[in-house]
Parts: sequence; structure tokens; C-alpha cells
Amino acid sequence: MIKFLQGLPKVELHAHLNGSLNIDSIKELAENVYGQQSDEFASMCERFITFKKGSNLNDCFQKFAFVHELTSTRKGLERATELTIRDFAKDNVMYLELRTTPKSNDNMTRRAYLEVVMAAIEKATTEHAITVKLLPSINRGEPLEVAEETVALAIELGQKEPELIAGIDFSGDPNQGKFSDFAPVLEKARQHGLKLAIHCAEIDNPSEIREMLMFGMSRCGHGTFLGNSGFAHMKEQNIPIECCLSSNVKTGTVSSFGSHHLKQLFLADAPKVLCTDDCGVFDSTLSEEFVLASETFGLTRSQCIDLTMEAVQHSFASPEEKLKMKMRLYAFTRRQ
Ligand SMILES: CNc1ncnc2c1ncn2[C@@H]1O[C@H](COP(=O)(O)O)[C@@H](O)[C@H]1O
Ligand SMILES: [Zn+2]
Repeated sequence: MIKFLQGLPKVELHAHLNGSLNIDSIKELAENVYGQQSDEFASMCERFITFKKGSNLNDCFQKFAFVHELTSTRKGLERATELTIRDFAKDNVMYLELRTTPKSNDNMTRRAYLEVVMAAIEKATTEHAITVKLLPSINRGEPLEVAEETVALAIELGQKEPELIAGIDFSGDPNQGKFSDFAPVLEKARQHGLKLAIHCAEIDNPSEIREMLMFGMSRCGHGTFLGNSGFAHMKEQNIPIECCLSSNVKTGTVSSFGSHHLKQLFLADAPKVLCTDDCGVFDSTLSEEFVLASETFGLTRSQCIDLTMEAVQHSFASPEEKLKMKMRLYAFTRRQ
């Protein structure tokens, strides 16, 4: 089964760039871009992937600062994007939607940040057999003006490169910021044809969950606290829930793999996709998430193929790209 899942051409729809850089690639990046590694750096790497028992979302958010340092220069960001795409391709991910929060600092404006990532995606996709789309992220913990700039850039750059920029991600610490403040800017993105992937119900916040469901979205990140009525709503609206098993268990929003809501989504026959979220931080791969899901819930090979087919269906790819992915999947299943 493990070999089968590794070989399966997969679709990753929920991956944050700075969370997806695995520990070996972080070391490679540090070596390539910033020179010799020190013992201190090695122990920082070790701390990065260690989650103590009882860790929470806050512990997780603190880990991002480490990679954010490494990607705070153009060269670092460019190489990190290339390495991340390479690693997904190595894991037989045929289609990847990568999200990232444009950041400004002394080295880059938010526009330059996005341009560097876009150029790196173009370069990496010529070297690896993978299609990549970009979803600029809004960090809900940052001021509204930043979100407005991000959406304006996504609209402008998306008009130049519509095949590359597919939508907007709404993420960040769910304990910070108010969704209702961001609804108008998200609505503007939607009016301009950008799809919305929204982190929703990662924590139990019933009034915000209601607001988000009323507002609508193309895909729902996590959906942990939606409950049965929320799942029924998602099914009725054909909105898939992006399930990230290791992420939810390691950050403590789900108590164990066995109690993950993926099970209820299967039982309710609601739309769902399997994703990694931050495979670097959580020290996982999409293949490993499939192994986890199949071992925990007894998924068969054919259910894993169906899950991938659902991901194709709910991706922000064009009809032609979806057809190509389905053909690759059929070709793979015929060879089994
Ligand atoms: C664990 N669950 C999560 N919930 C909410 N937001 C998350 C997240 N994991 C990652 N991010 C968001 O993605 C950023 C890192 O990638 P980028 O710097 O944008 O590439 C984090 O700082 C956070 O804003
Ligand atoms: Zn996420």
C-alpha cells in the first residue's frame, strides 16, 4: 500500500510555502544561500520539527519565524520556492496549489515577493513534471490594508498570468483578526474571478463559522468544528473540506487520528480532499498523509484513487488541465 500511495500521481490543494519546506531542504537552502551551517543551526532545525506532547496552534505559529528568516531575501525565497516544488514533485504530486503570504521587508516589497515566487514557479515547473498554481494569502493577524494590497496585487498579476494565479487564501492564527473585517476585500477578489480558499472552523468559533458559511467559499481549509450541520451544508453547496491530518493532530485541534473528521466526511459522503498544510513543519509528505488516512480508516486503494479524483475535481485547474490529470490517474490505475 505504501508503495502504491507513493507512486500514485497526487494532487495537493492546501500547502503554505513557508511551512512546506522540509528539514533537509531547509539545510540545503541554508547551505546554498547563506553558507556554512553551524551546530547552532542544526539544533534550530531539530527544534523546528519537534512537537512536544500538548503542543497547540500557537506553538506551531512560532515555528514559522524560523523559515521566514531564511526566505526574507530574494535569493532565499526563490530557492525555497524551487526546493518546495522539487520535493512535491519527488513525492509524485502532479498538481500543486501553493499559497503564500506576500511580505515586505528591507529586501523586497510585497509585489517583488510575489514576482520572485512566480518566476521561481515558472523555472521549477520546467524542471519537474508538476503543474503549480499560486494563491496569495491574506494573514488575518495583519492589518486590513495589507490584505487590500495583497488582493490588488493578485488581481493585477493574475490578469497578466491567469494560468498561474488562481485564487486567494485566507489564513493565519484563527485567534487573531475578525473575518467580517476582511469580507469586503475577499468579495472584491471573488468579483474579479479569483477563487477563495478559506481557513474555516480550525477552532471552535460558532459565530465566525456562521458568517463564513453565509459568505461562501470555493474550498474550506480544515473545517474541524463545522459539526454535522456544517458538513451537510458543505455537501449541499459542493464545497470540499481540505483535511490535514498531521497538522490538526500535531497542533491539538483534533485529539487523535482516529477521531479526525475525515471519517464523518466519508460517512456523510461530503466533498473532501486530503492535504498536508505545512509538510515541513509537520515533518510529513502527501504520500505519508495518505498512508495515515488509509491505516487509520482502512481506506482501500480505490478509495485513495477516488480521493485524488475529488481533488482533481475541486482544484482550481482549467478543464484541460483536469482532463490531463484524470488521464494520468487512469493510466496509473491501469498499470496496477
Ligand atoms: C497550522 N494551521 C494553519 N492555520 C492557519 N494559517 C496557517 C496554518 N499553517 C500555516 N498558516 C499560514 O501560513 C503562513 C506560513 O506560510 P507563508 O509564510 O504564507 O508562505 C503562516 O505564517 C500562517 O499565516
Ligand atoms: Zn493551512
